[in-house]
Amino acid sequence: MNIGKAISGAFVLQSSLGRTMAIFMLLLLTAVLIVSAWTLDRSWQRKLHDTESDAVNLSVSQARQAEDTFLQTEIVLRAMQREIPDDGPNSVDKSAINTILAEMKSSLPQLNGLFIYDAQGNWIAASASHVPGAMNNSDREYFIYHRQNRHGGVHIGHVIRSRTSGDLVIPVSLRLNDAAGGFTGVALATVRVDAFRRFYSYFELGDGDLLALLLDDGAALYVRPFPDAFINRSLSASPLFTIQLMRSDRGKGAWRSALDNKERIFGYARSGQYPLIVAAGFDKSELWTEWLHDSLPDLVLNGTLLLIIILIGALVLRQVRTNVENQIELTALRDELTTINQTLQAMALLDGLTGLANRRQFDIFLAQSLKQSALSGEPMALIMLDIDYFKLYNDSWGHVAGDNCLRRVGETLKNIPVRQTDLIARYGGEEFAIILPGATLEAAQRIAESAVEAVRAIAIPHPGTRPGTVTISAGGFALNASGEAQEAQQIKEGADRALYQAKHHGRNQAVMLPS
Ligand SMILES: Nc1nc2c(ncn2[C@@H]2O[C@H](COP(=O)(O)OP(=O)(O)OP(=O)(O)O)[C@@H](O)[C@H]2O)c(=O)[nH]1
Repeated sequence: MNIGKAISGAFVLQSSLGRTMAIFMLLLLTAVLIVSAWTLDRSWQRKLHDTESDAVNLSVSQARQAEDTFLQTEIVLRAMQREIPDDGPNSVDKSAINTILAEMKSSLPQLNGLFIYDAQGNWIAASASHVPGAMNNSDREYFIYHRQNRHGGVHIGHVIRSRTSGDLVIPVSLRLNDAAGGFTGVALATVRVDAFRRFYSYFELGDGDLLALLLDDGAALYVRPFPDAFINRSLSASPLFTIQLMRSDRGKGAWRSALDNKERIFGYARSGQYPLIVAAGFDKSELWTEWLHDSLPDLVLNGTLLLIIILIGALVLRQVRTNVENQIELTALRDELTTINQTLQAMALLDGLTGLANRRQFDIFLAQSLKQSALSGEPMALIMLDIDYFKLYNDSWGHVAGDNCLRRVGETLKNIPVRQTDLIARYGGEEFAIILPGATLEAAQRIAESAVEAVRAIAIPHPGTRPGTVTISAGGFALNASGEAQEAQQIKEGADRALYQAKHHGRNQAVMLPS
């Protein structure tokens, strides 16, 4: 039974029920895993897609906002341009123009200041109440640009620090020409970087999310949430300029930011009117954390489902295992009982000393033989055999020798030639019997004599007999049974009488009595 327990685990999987259950559970588990993974992946892809759309929308709206800001500035610059006479800014009424510039500036909160320079870069007018004297801006990039370029469009330059306020400003400028198109100076409007800083702070963005206003040469005019040190940094090497803007003026994508190497989902838009680009980027790791947080109920639900399946699987397999163990134990128990039964049956029907049929079997067999004789109409015979002077043998050699003698006589009787249907039994004590179904008295006589002869032939020494060896006497009786109840008694008594006669006539012989 212990062996059964040890092998039952393996047997569970080998048994068809155990195998089917294990495969079913495995398939179920795999299916739930696949469905869960697919659902979660879809939800993540949807999140990415929504974020891309948000980024594009944000960048487009901010590009439009930037355009509006610079358009308002350009309108002011054009108005300033109109205030300058053909021969150049040097001939204007400085106090009048200063007032006009101050009024213009006050109408646009994003402006830091408005300025007019002559062809040498000298300050002619400004919106500020205090204009530092003898200032020259001919070193500024926008001034050099307009002196060298004849076109009449607005120029937006890199961020500079204002010489009047000290603030970071974006210079927006126009060239001033005389009637022949010659360079007479520059009209400048400076837009506060703070205007964008404040405006971009209105949006609810994550700490790692980015909103950038860029010039089309890649220079950063302002990038939220980066500090001022990032202003004017060139992003021309980033995928936005090297790949995305080459393909289209607005779009989306994911790449590592050139500013901090963080992966973001970007949307971008180029202004159609000014050399400006706006990019909005959402931090992918923040998105992931947010998505995980949102998907937590789903994850917990899927995890619980998986756990329940594993638990049910384990319980079912355990039940199958218990059943198989029980089956093994029952089979072993049944085999054990069968063996015990067989042993008990043998013990009940066999004589322990000689191994011949015992008295019980003799009685059963005799009754069956009589029934058979009554049915078939054939005769049957019974021979009783008895060892001669066995008391004397025991007295002479002792009971242990007596038992050995009985064993040897029994062995000898087993070997006499009888039919398979005959039964040789130890009747009791030193008496034996042979039941011969279908045998006549003559046939019984032959068998009885061969038994007497066989025992004589083994020549076991015996001090009390005439030949000096163990002999037996045999008495036989035959009848045609009719099914009467007393016929068993009758045939035994007949054989007994014949045996008595054999003893009486000198032993060591067989006597048959007719019925
Ligand atoms: N050793 C041994 N002796 C047994 C056994 N069964 C019976 N005997 C003995 O067999 C003897 C039978 O003796 P009796 O019935 O007087 O007959 P006998 O001495 O054989 O004399 P006759 O039968 O007249 O030849 C008794 O002494 C029994 O004790 C047995 O199983 N073992």
